[in-house]
Amino acid sequence: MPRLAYLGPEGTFTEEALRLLDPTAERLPCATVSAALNAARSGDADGAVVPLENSIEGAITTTLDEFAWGEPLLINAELLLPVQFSLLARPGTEIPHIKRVYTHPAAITQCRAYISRELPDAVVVAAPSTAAAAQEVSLPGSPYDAAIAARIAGEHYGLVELAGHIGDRSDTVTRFVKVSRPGPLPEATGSDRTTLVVFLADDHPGALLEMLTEFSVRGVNLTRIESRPTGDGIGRYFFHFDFEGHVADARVGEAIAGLHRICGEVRFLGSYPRADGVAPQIKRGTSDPEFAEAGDWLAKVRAGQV
Ligand SMILES: O=C(O)C(=O)Cc1ccccc1
Repeated sequence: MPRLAYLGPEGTFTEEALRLLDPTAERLPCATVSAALNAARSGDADGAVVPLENSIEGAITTTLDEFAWGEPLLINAELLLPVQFSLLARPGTEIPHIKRVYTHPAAITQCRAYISRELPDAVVVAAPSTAAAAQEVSLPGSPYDAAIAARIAGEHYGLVELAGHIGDRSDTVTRFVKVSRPGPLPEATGSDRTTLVVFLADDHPGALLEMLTEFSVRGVNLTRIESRPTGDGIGRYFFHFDFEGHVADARVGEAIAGLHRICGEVRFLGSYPRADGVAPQIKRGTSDPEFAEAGDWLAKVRAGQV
């Protein structure tokens, strides 16, 4: 039974994602995304489950930066989780009396309209996770009047639900990934995604276009691209890419080998089955048999046989 670290405590959305990704895993709650990833790196856990992006606010930058700068980890699974937020408080609390609200920053951005409409005078404070907020609010002397978290977190920490479904949109989805220390990759399924971090060798006109060309000419469809600051000054960025396909696919392998040739550093973050099961549309000339046939043809040309 694998032991998986996650952003805890009990009752986070990440825990829900972990249970869906691996119902039999032993769960190790951690206070932060970084602590969960460090548990996987050190061997305290066999892997970790962390949020990567959501459909409203985009990337969870702590996760992206950990993947880029921390000891290498490989993504081996992803999950898309619809999330619903509730306003939770100690029994007896009434909404007009709520002055301080505690929750995770991702919940703040996803419940903006509700907060400004129903809690216009409340101060909203960032918590390490939604469940950490619920746990804190449950303490009798807590400086916070309410938490925004999953309904189940309220049940777990003895809070009452003052309002449910308070997200600005009812169809918000968060994408979670499961990572482990580098090792054998999941096999290609025909519906896979690959994630990379790329650092430029040097800044020059067309550097981004050159990277994109490596994908474009091999018919590889991107599903996410982010630029993140390197920390070396304004205007210095590195890039995250998600794209369709598995590194075992010829077009994907050729594209990332091309990036390796022209960029400063390419960090491979994994090839893993897509949560939505969508298969890529393969452009003419970019299938594995077509790459193999072209390789055979080139070998004959080099051998003077054509
Ligand atoms: O704090 C949590 O419960 C998390 O798992 C992070 C998070 C917060 C808000 C939406 C999705 C994930």
